[in-house]
Amino acid sequence: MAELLLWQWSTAVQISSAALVAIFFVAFRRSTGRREVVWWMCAWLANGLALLVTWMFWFWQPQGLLVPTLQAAYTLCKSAFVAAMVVGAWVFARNRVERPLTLALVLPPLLLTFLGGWWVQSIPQLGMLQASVIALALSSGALICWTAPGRGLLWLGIGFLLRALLAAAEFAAYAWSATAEPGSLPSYVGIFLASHSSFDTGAEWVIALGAVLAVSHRNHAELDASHAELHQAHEALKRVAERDPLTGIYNRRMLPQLIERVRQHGARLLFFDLDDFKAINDSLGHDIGDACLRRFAQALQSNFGEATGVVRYAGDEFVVLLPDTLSSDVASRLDHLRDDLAANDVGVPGIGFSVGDTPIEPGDSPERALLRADKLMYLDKAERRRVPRSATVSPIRPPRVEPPKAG
Ligand SMILES: Nc1nc2c(ncn2[C@@H]2O[C@H](COP(=O)(O)OP(=O)(O)OP(=O)(O)O)[C@@H](O)[C@H]2O)c(=O)[nH]1
Repeated sequence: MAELLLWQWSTAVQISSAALVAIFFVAFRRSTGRREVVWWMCAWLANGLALLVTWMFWFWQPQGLLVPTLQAAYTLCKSAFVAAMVVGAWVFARNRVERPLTLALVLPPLLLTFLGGWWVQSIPQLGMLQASVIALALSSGALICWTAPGRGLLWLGIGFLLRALLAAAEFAAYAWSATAEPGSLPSYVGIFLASHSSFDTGAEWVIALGAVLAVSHRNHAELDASHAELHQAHEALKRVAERDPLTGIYNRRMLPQLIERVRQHGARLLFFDLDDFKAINDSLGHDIGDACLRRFAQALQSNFGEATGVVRYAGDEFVVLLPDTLSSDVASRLDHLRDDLAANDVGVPGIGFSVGDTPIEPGDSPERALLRADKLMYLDKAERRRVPRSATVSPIRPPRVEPPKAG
């Protein structure tokens, strides 16, 4: 009598727990919107259905043909539960659905357990059939989880293994009770059989927890990946917005921001324009013209390396913003720059330039400072025009073309 009460109590625990988990999974599927969760949602609905059949056994006390019908329905639902749990883990681990293979794996065992449920003659036989299906299916489920890449399915695998071990113990207990002489079955076996549903409930909660953790792990991984992608896209966009594609230095759009940055502590603005650049383009071609622009930008960067900004303003015009702390030796830096650029470089002719140098006054607008520096640059250019170019810069000559090597 006490055993019957225990059996009814633990089965009631499992029924209410399975119903709650089934409701939870329906809500979980809706809130996450993940397709992979559909298998687990169906699994818990099937589990709920299996336990509903148990209720019918209690209240209905079926007779005749209804007995094998309900037995077969129970084994079918219970096997559908473990099959859907395992297939869900498999689909989740591989991140895709291989439908024909899934059906080939699931349908034959379902059919067999349905027929087996129809055929068995006693509760111990029914228990052995069901326990063996659960133990086999869930231990292979645990293997699937633990061999999946990453550790996202670790807890689901633990839940599967716990439930599989319980099923193996239930199989042994049912086998013992089926073969034991009347009255010789140890009482703890009877108590275990009466209460195993409560243990099953605990293991099933671990399975449910494992499924939730798997989804949350995957959501995190996907969020991280999309965050990294966004960060890369943001960096690329920032580069396009801030940098000049030919030389890699800041473009004109950044100038107001850079001026704003340096002017609080006082700074100078140097406006550069290449001399006779059009002639380089016209005589040597635009590729060499481009190489000259790159060479000039590099020379500015290496000569004014500490400067807050080296900017390509337009065509062959460049701006350097130099904090006051570094501007004491502007003249010697400019001389050094001229020396650097005067000689031919590999395939690139010597480059001359004019420059306007002006302090950025407090309260100066960027436009006013630029205008002043531009005017000073033109004065410098006019001055330099009076000096023959060949006196300061190597004559423009086409780059030397190496003869092809023999062989
Ligand atoms: N190769 C190349 N040429 C460019 C680029 N942007 C502008 N230019 C050329 O740069 C030249 C600028 O010429 P200007 O500044 O008008 O004249 P300049 O020959 O330098 O003469 P001065 O400034 O008076 O010394 C034009 O021929 C433009 O076509 C570019 O990205 N690449």
